[in-house]
Amino acid sequence: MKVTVVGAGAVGASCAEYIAMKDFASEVVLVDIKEGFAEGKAMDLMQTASLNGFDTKITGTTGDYSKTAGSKVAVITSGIPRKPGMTREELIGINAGIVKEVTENLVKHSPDVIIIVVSNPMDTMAYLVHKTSGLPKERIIGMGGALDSARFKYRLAEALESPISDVDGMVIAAHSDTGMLPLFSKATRNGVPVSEFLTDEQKASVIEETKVGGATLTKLLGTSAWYAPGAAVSVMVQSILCDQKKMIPCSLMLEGEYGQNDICLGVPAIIGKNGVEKIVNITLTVEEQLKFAEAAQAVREVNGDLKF
Ligand SMILES: NC(=O)c1ccc[n+]([C@@H]2O[C@H](COP(=O)([O-])OP(=O)(O)OC[C@H]3O[C@@H](n4cnc5c(N)ncnc54)[C@H](O)[C@@H]3O)[C@@H](O)[C@H]2O)c1
Ligand SMILES: O=C(O)C[C@H](O)C(=O)O
Repeated sequence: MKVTVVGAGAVGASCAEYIAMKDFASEVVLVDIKEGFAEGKAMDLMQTASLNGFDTKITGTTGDYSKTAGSKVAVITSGIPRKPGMTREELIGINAGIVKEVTENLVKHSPDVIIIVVSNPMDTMAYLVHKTSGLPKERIIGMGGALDSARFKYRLAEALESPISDVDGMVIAAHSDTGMLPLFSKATRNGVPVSEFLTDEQKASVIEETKVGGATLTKLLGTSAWYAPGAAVSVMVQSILCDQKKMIPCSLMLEGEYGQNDICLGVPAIIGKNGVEKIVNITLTVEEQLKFAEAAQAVREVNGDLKF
């Protein structure tokens, strides 16, 4: 099955690389607006195929969407990343126009496509795709929670001094520095609540480090991260193409779930061959419910800046 990745920059190339390395897609088409860039990235990646042992065909195109026709999944990574000191929300002015135009092109050539939105501010960009694409809501999925949960597990393992494979945990709500909600109450080490091992001070530090995970990397790198974002996307694409039905926190259009309407926000969902197979309703503590509602309010304000 064919996967299109729009934006052959840091995140797009990383997505293509992880998808190819896992060898579950027949073809990955990279699209970029910069002349020759996607073609070059595709060629470079293809020259790793014999070294890394994959058969996925990677091709690149400068804006020719006819090459993306018949994609089962399309990943939108096109747009500008933030620089140190910026918030993701500040990217809306440039990225909204790019995401809208790219979505129109994708849907024109692949009307049955499932879109994964990565460009920031992601929850608002996912909302924009819902409002402008005409696709059913099950086929528009924002990527944030998969990445934020991986960062949460990294920070938990660090505090627990445990291998990451011992740890489980999930982050829901907004993909923003303030609106992320790491579900500490549900995080475990081999099934045992992590609260049994960590002090309140460690808990506060794990939560804060998780929430600013993207900003921390942006400060270190001078631009935002790409390896973990690419890996997170590849997990979502694999769950769709292989119909794995994994439960992954994703930014989805809510219609009453978690007390919210007409907003895209991170919630756990079963991801399979139809895209969103089911939104999973989990019990939140009163404090978590309040934080979820606060995050929704903040995202709603950013959505208010969109012009359709
Ligand atoms: N949701 C997440 O968890 C997450 C994680 C990482 C990055 N991001 C976001 O992903 C986006 C990309 O980040 P990056 O580091 O790859 O940036 P980048 O600058 O390395 O790559 C972006 C690419 O998009 C291309 N592009 C711009 N306009 C285009 C258009 N109209 N059509 C096709 N291609 C176009 C650019 O030429 C560039 O190659 C940013 O908005 C960033 O904030 C989101
Ligand atoms: O932090 C960013 O701006 C990019 C991305 O959303 C991330 O979390 O890595």
